[in-house]
Amino acid sequence: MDVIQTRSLTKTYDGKGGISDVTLSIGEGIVYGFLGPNGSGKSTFVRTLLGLLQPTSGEGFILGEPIGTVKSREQVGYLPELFRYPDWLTGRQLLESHAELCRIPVRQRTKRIDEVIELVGMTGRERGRISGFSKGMAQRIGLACAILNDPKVIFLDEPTSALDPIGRKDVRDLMAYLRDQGKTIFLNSHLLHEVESLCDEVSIVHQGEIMVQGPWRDLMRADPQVEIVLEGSNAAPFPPYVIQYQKIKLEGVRTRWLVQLEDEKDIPRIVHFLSSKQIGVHEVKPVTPHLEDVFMHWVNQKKESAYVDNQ
Ligand SMILES: Nc1ncnc2c1ncn2[C@@H]1O[C@H](COP(=O)(O)OP(=O)(O)OP(=O)(O)O)[C@@H](O)[C@H]1O
Repeated sequence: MDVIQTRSLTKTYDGKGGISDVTLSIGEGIVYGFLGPNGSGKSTFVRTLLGLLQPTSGEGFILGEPIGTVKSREQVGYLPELFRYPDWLTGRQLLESHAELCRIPVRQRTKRIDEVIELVGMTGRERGRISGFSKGMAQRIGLACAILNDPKVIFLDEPTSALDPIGRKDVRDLMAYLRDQGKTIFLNSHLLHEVESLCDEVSIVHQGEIMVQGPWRDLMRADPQVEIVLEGSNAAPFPPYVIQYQKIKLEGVRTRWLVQLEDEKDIPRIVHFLSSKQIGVHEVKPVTPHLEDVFMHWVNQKKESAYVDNQ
């Protein structure tokens, strides 16, 4: 069964902003990245899935239960982007109050609280007051609250944005651990480079619309690029199936080029073509694109199609 499923789910604010027409299916035990710049509709989507906002149209299900119902909410954990906990409580007291809200049986509470405190790396610091916590410590306690009821689905809205590099790595490790436990993690982020190593599947959102979605490995294959080192400093006679090329630098009697192809299959073809023109090929190195590149690729495609539509 899909863990999260939506059909044309839309939430706008008086017809503006928000997110429109999202159809997706998310399976078990993966990290799903919902990625896009600020204001692209990520938080609106998560809040709609959690039943905190009423959909404008469309429908959604969490583990088969319609969104907004108690049954669907019982199965989720949520770390909001901007959260404020009562800062006179200690970290431990906050977790105790959450345990009560989640109706964790009294006999199991201490053990479960100890477990999550350890998981988020707060052991020994949980008796301090939240008012004295750094942003990173507050984020860790927030994460502990989100996973306290051992949810099957965990929504994390920009979980690493307040953290230093060590904290970010800890959160990434925690997400990997939770995924290994079979949890599904729905992760909102605008920090593309932060999450690309972690996400199994992604949706890339821009201005309230999904531009592209799918397994991260498949999206990376869009417009493969290669670096090619060729003999000579003159403009190379690249074949017509090269979409773009650009001189990166002169390396003695050779030149390093960045070449964009339509298809990975064109890599051997281009080497063969250059050799047939008597041009020495000294190095061919596929360039692994980053999520940032994939994101820009789809944003540009969308801008181009909007331009054509407006003509
Ligand atoms: N309560 C609201 N009333 C009116 N418009 C809103 C409201 N909340 C969000 N919006 C608008 O909806 C759009 C999407 O906002 P949203 O906060 O969902 O984006 P986001 O991708 O989560 O952004 P960020 O990364 O900054 O949190 C924005 O244009 C925003 O101005």
